[in-house]
Amino acid sequence: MFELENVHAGYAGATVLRGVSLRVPAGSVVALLGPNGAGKTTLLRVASGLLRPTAGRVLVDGRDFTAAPPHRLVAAGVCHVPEGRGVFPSLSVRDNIEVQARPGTEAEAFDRAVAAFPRLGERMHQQAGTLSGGEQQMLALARAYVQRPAVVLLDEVSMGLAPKVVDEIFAFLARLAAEGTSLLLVEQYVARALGSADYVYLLNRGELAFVGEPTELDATALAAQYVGASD
Ligand SMILES: Nc1ncnc2c1ncn2[C@@H]1O[C@H](COP(=O)(O)OP(=O)(O)OP(=O)(O)O)[C@@H](O)[C@H]1O
Repeated sequence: MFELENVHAGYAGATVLRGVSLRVPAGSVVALLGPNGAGKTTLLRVASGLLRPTAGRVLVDGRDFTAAPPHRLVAAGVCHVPEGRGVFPSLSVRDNIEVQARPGTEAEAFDRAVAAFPRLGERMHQQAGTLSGGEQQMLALARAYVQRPAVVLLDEVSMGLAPKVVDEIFAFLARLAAEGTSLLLVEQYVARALGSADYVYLLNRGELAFVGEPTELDATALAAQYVGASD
């Protein structure tokens, strides 16, 4: 179980998150939705140890990681796939994957990544920065996947991608969830997120406006939270 408990966080005096509690039970998919500027990325940054909360706690299986640096959260099985993808643009596809692997398991990691996304196997010597947007996103996901994470934090993985590529990525996420990996999914495509999620958290102006199962979420109430959001 991954948990945020009554988290307050922000930047240089500007409070963004105000008392947010969130739980990602083992093996579940949680969608985090909300309009632009609601604080979704900020929440993922707290969850991954990139931003220390001013109050509240970050817990992994009941252990306190509030003050832990990102690598300790990674070691505890929490992987962050940031918005903008987080690949090393000047490294090859193969090197991008292999640097994520535990020493001695590089070849196995590469095989695992290629099994997940065969297209990466065809491009193993290509510099990551020259991949298409969709391929870079696949690489970013593969880099998390090879670490055999318990929880993956995903920030708008479908951003700017063609619908077919988004389908491929969501099919991969469904397989990942079926294998027992928990997902915390920040997603602009509300219907897709709701279709994959066991639980939904709706964030508005740094506070939770709804917590429940997707079927409990009233479409009208949801639309009222979003201004100009599309699906
Ligand atoms: N590094 C930063 N310094 C100062 N303010 C920031 C910083 N990053 C984000 N903010 C502000 O914090 C608020 C929440 O931003 P955040 O990126 O968490 O929202 P979001 O819900 O992910 O939005 P979007 O859907 O547009 O990506 C915004 O008002 C934003 O301008």
